Amino acid sequence: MILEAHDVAVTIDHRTILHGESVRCRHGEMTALVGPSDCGKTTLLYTLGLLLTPTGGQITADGAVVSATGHRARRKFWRDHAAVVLQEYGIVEDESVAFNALMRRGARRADPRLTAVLDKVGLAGREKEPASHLSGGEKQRLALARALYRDAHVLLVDEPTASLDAANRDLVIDLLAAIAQRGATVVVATHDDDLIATCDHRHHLNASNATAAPEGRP
Ligand SMILES: Nc1ncnc2c1ncn2[C@@H]1O[C@H](COP(=O)(O)OP(=O)(O)OP(=O)(O)O)[C@@H](O)[C@H]1O
Repeated sequence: MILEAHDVAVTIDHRTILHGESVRCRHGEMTALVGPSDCGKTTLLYTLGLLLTPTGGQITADGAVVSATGHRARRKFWRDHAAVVLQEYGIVEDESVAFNALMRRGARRADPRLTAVLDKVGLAGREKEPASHLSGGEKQRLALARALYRDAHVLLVDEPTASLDAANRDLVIDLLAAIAQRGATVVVATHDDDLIATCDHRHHLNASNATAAPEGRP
């Protein structure tokens, strides 16, 4: 899927967070949203993920406008494309590793796909463990296991390598690259130079977003 922002603006509480952002995120590629703190990387990621409605411009998926659709159409979009937006990993702490990977209970005793996916992210054999027992790096990998299991067409990730050690960072970067190579549209908001270097495409946000004056003021 080609997910695009066309001249997108976002204003929240009379404050302009984004103005005139356009980016094309292609399938089979990993796109980095890059720029200084507060320039709106997360805001653009959430807008691409239809979690925020742009106040100007539009979001299209394979050329069709998706940002102007209602709640039901958005849910259908996410279901059809198995898209995943990872916000703070989205881990349900009280539930097991298997639940978090599948996002449902009642996994069959032997699910070879789940086993293979957990093996890929270094969590093999830990299906029954509560997610609360995992470290930050393991939770991040578990969140990616969910995307791998769902065979997500679209994966939007905020700061996927923040606060990880070098080994975990490399693993997460390799996983994201592998998901993109498999044909998914992967978008990351990041400050990580190594991750940025791995991306196929870099979108630099308007630095002026970081200091944009409140709407209506000079
Ligand atoms: N829901 C909201 N309500 C009010 N202000 C918001 C909201 N979401 C974001 N902002 C503001 O928008 C600006 C951009 O935030 P955003 O998190 O998108 O930046 P960022 O580039 O991802 O920053 P960082 O690199 O530090 O994570 C910030 O000043 C933030 O306070």
